[in-house]
Amino acid sequence: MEFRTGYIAIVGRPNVGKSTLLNHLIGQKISITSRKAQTTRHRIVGIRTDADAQYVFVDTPGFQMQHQNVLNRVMNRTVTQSLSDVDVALFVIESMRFDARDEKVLALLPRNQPVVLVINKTDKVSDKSTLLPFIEKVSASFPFAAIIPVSAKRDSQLTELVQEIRRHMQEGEPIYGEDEITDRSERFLAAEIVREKVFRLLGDEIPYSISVEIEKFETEGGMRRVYAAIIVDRDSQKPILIGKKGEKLKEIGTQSRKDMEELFGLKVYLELWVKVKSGWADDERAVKSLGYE
Ligand SMILES: Nc1nc2c(ncn2[C@@H]2O[C@H](COP(=O)(O)OP(=O)(O)OP(=O)(O)O)[C@@H](O)[C@H]2O)c(=O)[nH]1
Repeated sequence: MEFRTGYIAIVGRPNVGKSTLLNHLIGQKISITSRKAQTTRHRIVGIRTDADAQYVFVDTPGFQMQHQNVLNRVMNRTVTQSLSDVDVALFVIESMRFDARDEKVLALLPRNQPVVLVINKTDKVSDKSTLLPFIEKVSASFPFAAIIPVSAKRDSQLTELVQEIRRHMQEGEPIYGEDEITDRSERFLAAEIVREKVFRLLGDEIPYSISVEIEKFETEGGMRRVYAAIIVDRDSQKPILIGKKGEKLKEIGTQSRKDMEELFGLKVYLELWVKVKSGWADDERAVKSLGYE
Protein backbone atom coordinates (compact mmCIF):
# COMPACT_ATOMS: atom_id res chain seq x y z
CA MET A 1 0.00 0.00 0.00
CA GLU A 2 1.39 3.43 -0.88
CA PHE A 3 2.24 5.89 1.85
CA ARG A 4 -0.07 8.87 2.08
CA THR A 5 0.11 12.18 3.88
CA GLY A 6 -2.41 14.86 4.43
CA TYR A 7 -3.77 17.71 6.49
CA ILE A 8 -6.98 17.35 8.41
CA ALA A 9 -9.11 19.96 10.18
CA ILE A 10 -11.55 19.08 12.94
CA VAL A 11 -14.45 21.50 13.22
CA GLY A 12 -17.70 21.69 15.10
CA ARG A 13 -19.48 23.72 17.73
CA PRO A 14 -18.16 23.73 21.29
CA ASN A 15 -18.53 20.63 23.40
CA VAL A 16 -19.16 18.07 20.68
CA GLY A 17 -15.90 16.33 21.55
CA LYS A 18 -13.37 17.69 19.05
CA SER A 19 -10.48 17.71 21.50
CA THR A 20 -11.37 14.29 22.82
CA LEU A 21 -11.50 12.96 19.28
CA LEU A 22 -8.15 14.49 18.40
CA ASN A 23 -6.56 13.13 21.54
CA HIS A 24 -7.84 9.65 20.87
CA LEU A 25 -6.79 9.77 17.23
CA ILE A 26 -3.24 10.73 18.06
CA GLY A 27 -2.98 8.82 21.29
CA GLN A 28 -1.74 11.53 23.60
CA LYS A 29 -2.90 14.83 24.88
CA ILE A 30 -1.39 17.49 22.70
CA SER A 31 -4.25 19.70 21.79
CA ILE A 32 -3.27 23.20 22.76
CA THR A 33 -5.03 26.43 22.14
CA SER A 34 -4.72 30.03 23.14
CA ARG A 35 -7.24 32.82 23.30
CA LYS A 36 -5.59 34.86 20.59
CA ALA A 37 -6.25 34.30 16.95
CA GLN A 38 -3.40 32.63 15.18
CA THR A 39 -1.41 34.45 12.60
CA THR A 40 -0.14 31.34 10.90
CA ARG A 41 -2.34 29.74 8.34
CA HIS A 42 -2.44 26.43 10.05
CA ARG A 43 -1.18 25.35 13.34
CA ILE A 44 -0.41 21.73 13.85
CA VAL A 45 -2.27 20.34 16.80
CA GLY A 46 -1.37 16.70 16.44
CA ILE A 47 0.30 14.14 14.23
CA ARG A 48 -0.45 10.48 13.84
CA THR A 49 1.92 8.29 11.88
CA ASP A 50 0.92 4.77 10.88
CA ALA A 51 2.76 2.31 8.65
CA ASP A 52 0.81 3.52 5.63
CA ALA A 53 0.03 7.16 6.33
CA GLN A 54 0.83 10.32 8.22
CA TYR A 55 -2.07 12.39 9.45
CA VAL A 56 -1.36 16.00 10.29
CA PHE A 57 -4.18 17.59 12.25
CA VAL A 58 -4.38 21.34 12.09
CA ASP A 59 -6.24 24.01 13.89
CA THR A 60 -7.94 26.43 11.57
CA PRO A 61 -7.49 30.13 12.21
CA GLY A 62 -10.73 31.66 13.27
CA PHE A 63 -12.06 28.20 13.89
CA GLN A 64 -10.01 27.14 16.76
CA MET A 65 -11.06 24.37 18.94
CA GLN A 66 -12.14 25.42 22.38
CA HIS A 67 -13.20 28.82 21.21
CA GLN A 68 -16.66 29.57 22.37
CA ASN A 69 -17.44 32.79 20.59
CA VAL A 70 -15.24 32.47 17.64
CA LEU A 71 -18.00 32.31 15.09
CA ASN A 72 -19.23 35.69 16.15
CA ARG A 73 -15.85 37.24 15.90
CA VAL A 74 -14.42 36.04 12.68
CA MET A 75 -15.47 36.70 9.18
CA ASN A 76 -16.94 33.65 7.64
CA ARG A 77 -14.92 33.98 4.52
CA THR A 78 -11.65 33.58 6.34
CA VAL A 79 -12.84 30.38 7.85
CA THR A 80 -13.98 28.92 4.59
CA GLN A 81 -10.79 29.93 2.85
CA SER A 82 -8.51 28.47 5.42
CA LEU A 83 -10.49 25.27 5.46
CA SER A 84 -10.21 24.85 1.76
CA ASP A 85 -6.57 23.92 1.81
CA VAL A 86 -6.73 20.91 4.06
CA ASP A 87 -7.26 17.52 2.45
CA VAL A 88 -10.31 16.70 4.48
CA ALA A 89 -12.38 18.36 7.17
CA LEU A 90 -14.08 16.42 9.94
CA PHE A 91 -17.34 18.02 10.94
CA VAL A 92 -18.15 16.74 14.41
CA ILE A 93 -21.60 16.71 15.96
CA GLU A 94 -23.12 14.94 18.92
CA SER A 95 -25.38 11.95 18.51
CA MET A 96 -29.03 12.90 18.42
CA ARG A 97 -28.29 16.61 18.52
CA PHE A 98 -28.15 18.89 15.54
CA ASP A 99 -29.08 22.41 16.40
CA ALA A 100 -28.69 25.94 15.09
CA ARG A 101 -25.12 26.15 16.34
CA ASP A 102 -24.15 23.08 14.35
CA GLU A 103 -25.83 24.49 11.29
CA LYS A 104 -23.91 27.71 11.67
CA VAL A 105 -20.64 25.80 11.51
CA LEU A 106 -21.85 23.66 8.67
CA ALA A 107 -22.71 26.74 6.63
CA LEU A 108 -19.04 27.71 6.67
CA LEU A 109 -17.70 24.46 5.31
CA PRO A 110 -16.39 24.39 1.75
CA ARG A 111 -18.44 22.41 -0.69
CA ASN A 112 -15.68 21.73 -3.14
CA GLN A 113 -13.73 19.43 -0.95
CA PRO A 114 -14.36 16.41 1.28
CA VAL A 115 -16.12 16.88 4.56
CA VAL A 116 -16.66 13.81 6.70
CA LEU A 117 -19.52 13.92 9.14
CA VAL A 118 -18.44 12.47 12.47
CA ILE A 119 -21.30 11.69 14.79
CA ASN A 120 -19.70 11.47 18.19
CA LYS A 121 -20.83 10.18 21.58
CA THR A 122 -22.69 7.17 20.22
CA ASP A 123 -22.09 5.54 23.60
CA LYS A 124 -24.73 7.88 25.00
CA VAL A 125 -27.40 6.51 22.72
CA SER A 126 -29.12 3.61 24.41
CA ASP A 127 -31.50 2.79 21.61
CA LYS A 128 -29.29 2.51 18.55
CA SER A 129 -32.26 2.26 16.23
CA THR A 130 -32.88 5.96 16.74
CA LEU A 131 -29.50 6.77 15.21
CA LEU A 132 -30.41 5.86 11.66
CA PRO A 133 -33.24 8.38 11.19
CA PHE A 134 -31.02 10.99 12.83
CA ILE A 135 -28.20 10.25 10.41
CA GLU A 136 -30.58 10.48 7.50
CA LYS A 137 -31.85 13.83 8.63
CA VAL A 138 -28.39 15.37 9.05
CA SER A 139 -27.01 13.86 5.88
CA ALA A 140 -29.66 15.64 3.85
CA SER A 141 -28.19 18.98 4.87
CA PHE A 142 -24.80 18.70 3.20
CA PRO A 143 -23.01 16.58 0.57
CA PHE A 144 -20.84 14.71 3.05
CA ALA A 145 -18.10 12.49 1.69
CA ALA A 146 -18.90 9.96 4.39
CA ILE A 147 -20.73 9.62 7.66
CA ILE A 148 -19.10 7.84 10.55
CA PRO A 149 -20.71 7.42 13.96
CA VAL A 150 -18.03 7.13 16.65
CA SER A 151 -17.43 7.28 20.33
CA ALA A 152 -14.20 9.18 20.77
CA LYS A 153 -14.19 8.46 24.45
CA ARG A 154 -14.53 4.70 24.02
CA ASP A 155 -12.33 4.52 20.90
CA SER A 156 -15.25 3.08 19.03
CA GLN A 157 -15.15 3.21 15.20
CA LEU A 158 -12.00 5.31 15.19
CA THR A 159 -10.16 2.82 12.96
CA GLU A 160 -12.96 3.21 10.42
CA LEU A 161 -12.66 6.98 10.68
CA VAL A 162 -8.91 6.88 10.13
CA GLN A 163 -9.40 4.69 7.04
CA GLU A 164 -11.90 7.15 5.69
CA ILE A 165 -9.54 10.08 6.27
CA ARG A 166 -6.76 8.23 4.49
CA ARG A 167 -8.96 7.80 1.43
CA HIS A 168 -8.92 11.56 0.96
CA MET A 169 -5.18 12.02 1.27
CA GLN A 170 -2.57 12.00 -1.49
CA GLU A 171 0.34 9.68 -1.96
CA GLY A 172 3.45 11.27 -0.47
CA GLU A 173 6.40 10.97 1.84
CA PRO A 174 5.86 11.71 5.50
CA ILE A 175 6.09 15.43 6.14
CA TYR A 176 7.49 14.89 9.60
CA GLY A 177 10.07 12.26 10.41
CA GLU A 178 9.24 9.68 13.05
CA ASP A 179 12.08 10.86 15.26
CA GLU A 180 11.04 14.44 14.73
CA ILE A 181 7.63 13.66 16.05
CA THR A 182 8.91 12.47 19.36
CA ASP A 183 11.56 14.93 20.38
CA ARG A 184 11.20 17.96 18.16
CA SER A 185 7.48 18.07 18.46
CA GLU A 186 7.74 17.80 22.21
CA ARG A 187 10.07 20.78 22.21
CA PHE A 188 7.68 22.59 19.95
CA LEU A 189 4.78 21.71 22.18
CA ALA A 190 6.65 22.85 25.26
CA ALA A 191 7.07 26.24 23.61
CA GLU A 192 3.42 26.29 22.59
CA ILE A 193 2.34 25.56 26.14
CA VAL A 194 4.29 28.51 27.47
CA ARG A 195 2.96 30.76 24.72
CA GLU A 196 -0.56 29.67 25.46
CA LYS A 197 -0.16 30.50 29.15
CA VAL A 198 1.24 33.92 28.33
CA PHE A 199 -1.83 34.72 26.28
CA ARG A 200 -4.22 33.19 28.73
CA LEU A 201 -2.81 35.13 31.63
CA LEU A 202 -2.01 38.39 29.90
CA GLY A 203 -4.45 38.45 27.03
CA ASP A 204 -4.47 41.75 25.24
CA GLU A 205 -1.75 43.23 27.35
CA ILE A 206 0.86 41.54 25.30
CA PRO A 207 1.43 41.77 21.54
CA TYR A 208 0.97 38.72 19.42
CA SER A 209 4.56 38.87 18.27
CA ILE A 210 6.01 37.30 21.38
CA SER A 211 7.65 33.97 20.90
CA VAL A 212 9.11 31.27 23.06
CA GLU A 213 12.49 29.73 22.55
CA ILE A 214 13.37 26.44 24.13
CA GLU A 215 17.04 26.74 24.93
CA LYS A 216 17.53 23.44 26.63
CA PHE A 217 15.37 20.36 26.64
CA GLU A 218 16.69 17.25 28.26
CA THR A 219 15.65 14.24 30.26
CA GLU A 220 17.59 13.03 33.22
CA GLY A 221 16.56 10.36 35.68
CA GLY A 222 12.85 10.54 34.92
CA MET A 223 12.86 14.33 35.04
CA ARG A 224 12.45 16.57 32.03
CA ARG A 225 14.39 19.81 32.23
CA VAL A 226 13.09 22.63 30.13
CA TYR A 227 14.77 26.02 29.82
CA ALA A 228 12.61 28.47 27.95
CA ALA A 229 12.94 32.12 27.07
CA ILE A 230 9.94 34.29 26.36
CA ILE A 231 11.06 36.71 23.69
CA VAL A 232 9.51 40.17 23.64
CA ASP A 233 10.09 43.04 21.24
CA ARG A 234 10.55 45.87 23.64
CA ASP A 235 11.97 46.50 27.05
CA SER A 236 8.67 47.96 28.18
CA GLN A 237 6.95 44.61 27.72
CA LYS A 238 9.19 42.89 30.16
CA PRO A 239 7.60 44.13 33.39
CA ILE A 240 4.17 43.17 32.08
CA LEU A 241 5.27 39.60 31.66
CA ILE A 242 7.14 39.44 34.90
CA GLY A 243 4.49 41.12 37.02
CA LYS A 244 4.69 42.38 40.54
CA LYS A 245 7.44 40.54 42.38
CA GLY A 246 7.62 38.11 39.51
CA GLU A 247 4.09 36.91 40.12
CA LYS A 248 2.96 36.73 36.51
CA LEU A 249 5.97 34.88 35.27
CA LYS A 250 5.74 32.53 38.20
CA GLU A 251 2.13 31.76 37.39
CA ILE A 252 2.97 31.23 33.72
CA GLY A 253 5.71 28.88 34.84
CA THR A 254 3.57 26.91 37.26
CA GLN A 255 0.72 26.42 34.81
CA SER A 256 3.07 25.55 31.97
CA ARG A 257 4.90 23.02 34.08
CA LYS A 258 1.67 21.28 35.04
CA ASP A 259 0.60 20.95 31.42
CA MET A 260 4.02 19.70 30.41
CA GLU A 261 3.98 17.07 33.12
CA GLU A 262 0.64 15.86 31.91
CA LEU A 263 1.76 15.88 28.30
CA PHE A 264 5.12 14.22 28.77
CA GLY A 265 4.13 11.94 31.61
CA LEU A 266 7.27 13.02 33.43
CA LYS A 267 8.22 15.31 36.26
CA VAL A 268 9.20 18.63 34.79
CA TYR A 269 11.68 21.20 35.96
CA LEU A 270 10.97 24.42 34.12
CA GLU A 271 13.13 27.48 34.07
CA LEU A 272 11.57 30.51 32.43
CA TRP A 273 12.90 33.94 31.73
CA VAL A 274 12.13 36.94 29.60
CA LYS A 275 14.41 38.14 26.88
CA VAL A 276 14.15 41.28 24.81
CA LYS A 277 14.77 40.51 21.16
CA SER A 278 17.00 43.44 20.44
CA GLY A 279 18.23 43.62 23.96
CA TRP A 280 21.79 43.38 25.12
CA ALA A 281 21.86 43.09 28.89
CA ASP A 282 18.44 41.55 29.12
CA ASP A 283 19.10 37.91 29.42
CA GLU A 284 18.20 37.66 33.03
CA ARG A 285 16.58 34.78 34.73
CA ALA A 286 13.65 36.20 36.54
CA VAL A 287 11.94 33.21 37.96
CA LYS A 288 12.82 29.68 38.68
CA SER A 289 9.83 27.47 38.72
CA LEU A 290 10.79 24.20 40.28
CA GLY A 291 9.39 20.90 39.17
CA TYR A 292 7.91 20.23 42.58
CA GLU A 293 6.12 22.84 44.56
N1 LIG B 1 -20.10 10.13 26.42
C1 LIG B 1 -19.16 10.69 25.66
N2 LIG B 1 -18.68 11.88 26.00
C2 LIG B 1 -17.73 12.43 25.19
C3 LIG B 1 -17.26 11.78 24.02
N3 LIG B 1 -16.35 12.60 23.45
C4 LIG B 1 -16.26 13.69 24.22
N4 LIG B 1 -17.08 13.61 25.28
C5 LIG B 1 -17.26 14.59 26.36
O1 LIG B 1 -17.81 15.78 25.84
C6 LIG B 1 -17.29 16.92 26.51
C7 LIG B 1 -16.69 17.89 25.53
O2 LIG B 1 -15.56 17.29 24.94
P1 LIG B 1 -14.38 18.15 24.28
O3 LIG B 1 -13.47 17.18 23.61
O4 LIG B 1 -13.80 19.11 25.23
O5 LIG B 1 -15.23 18.95 23.20
P2 LIG B 1 -14.78 20.07 22.19
O6 LIG B 1 -15.63 19.91 20.99
O7 LIG B 1 -13.32 20.05 22.00
O8 LIG B 1 -15.28 21.32 22.96
P3 LIG B 1 -14.78 22.84 22.86
O9 LIG B 1 -13.41 22.77 23.41
O10 LIG B 1 -15.71 23.57 23.74
O11 LIG B 1 -14.83 23.22 21.44
C8 LIG B 1 -16.29 16.38 27.51
O12 LIG B 1 -16.91 16.29 28.76
C9 LIG B 1 -15.95 15.01 26.97
O13 LIG B 1 -15.54 14.11 27.97
C10 LIG B 1 -17.81 10.49 23.70
O14 LIG B 1 -17.46 9.85 22.71
N5 LIG B 1 -18.76 10.02 24.55
